[in-house]
Amino acid sequence: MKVTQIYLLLHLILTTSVLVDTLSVTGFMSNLWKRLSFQGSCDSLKFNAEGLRADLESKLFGQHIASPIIQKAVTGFMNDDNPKKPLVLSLHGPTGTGKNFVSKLIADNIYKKGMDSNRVHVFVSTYHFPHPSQIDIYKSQLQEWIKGNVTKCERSMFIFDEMDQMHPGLIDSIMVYLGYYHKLDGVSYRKVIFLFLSNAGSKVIIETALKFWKEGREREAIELKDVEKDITESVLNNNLSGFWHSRLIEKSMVDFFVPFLPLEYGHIIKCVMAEMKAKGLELNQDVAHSTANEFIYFPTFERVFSVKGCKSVENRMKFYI
Ligand SMILES: Nc1ncnc2c1ncn2[C@@H]1O[C@H](COP(=O)(O)OP(=O)(O)OP(=O)(O)O)[C@@H](O)[C@H]1O
Repeated sequence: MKVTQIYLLLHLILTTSVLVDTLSVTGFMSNLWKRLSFQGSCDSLKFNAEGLRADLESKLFGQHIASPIIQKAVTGFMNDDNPKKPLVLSLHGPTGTGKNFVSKLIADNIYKKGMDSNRVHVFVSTYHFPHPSQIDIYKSQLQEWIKGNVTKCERSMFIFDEMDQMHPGLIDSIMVYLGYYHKLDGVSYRKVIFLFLSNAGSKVIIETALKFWKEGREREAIELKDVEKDITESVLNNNLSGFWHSRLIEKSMVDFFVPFLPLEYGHIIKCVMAEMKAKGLELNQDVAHSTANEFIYFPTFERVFSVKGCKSVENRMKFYI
């Protein structure tokens, strides 16, 4: 069967909602139909500004630039009953530095059910490689998905993970919802939060962190202005990035580009301790050090920054408990 035929067949099946629950392999589209068909009311909101501040301060390690930006941006937005545009945050940084984790902290402090709320929607770009002949179908499905969910619950949150891998056509189809429109086709998107997560710009962020370290300067001396311009430039100049082709950045639809710095040995220790606490285990510094030592760091000799941040702490820790 040709690829085009497979796509057409998939589309046909997907429009038959009876079969939707069996189609986990087609993630987004089945999710789309499930989401659009959820019955009943929107899950409750419980915005907790103090909770968000405390979580960012105590649970997110090593992100002194990201933490206050996210706290102020989300708090200001949630306390505004009449925002002029949706809140659009683009989180950038190397793997395992807390971009998904922070999305969870935001959801936990806005929605009673956190990430399980029917107001929270996740789109993982790498799961969706539309065939060129199907791009228009995907675009309208994506738009329907956003529109349907926002029509049901206006205080919704959309998380687009691996944004740098997203098809530029799909990015453009989201763009329309990010601007200063009062209403589009009868629907207001002004109370929606869009989070874009990506590794785009990581090189610049890592180079800056390395530069400060080599110069013997404190990590905390790195400021947003040291990386912000370079992040947007590197994202725009990267041929492989979906951002590059889209007009998302040019049109200033993104409210904040939020850098996530590479994590150091001390942060990995904190991640292990947090994991022990979450599992109800007795806190054990020896286990934390043994686990942190297992990680790969760069530069190779000095071992300053963890290559994978705090990723797989949980699995590695198991060897020592
Ligand atoms: N800065 C951090 N503070 C506390 N915990 C962290 C931090 N970074 C990562 N973690 C821990 O590591 C896990 C993996 O991190 P996370 O999924 O947030 O990485 P990411 O930045 O989204 O990576 P990727 O770019 O690969 O998607 C988190 O669930 C969390 O437990």
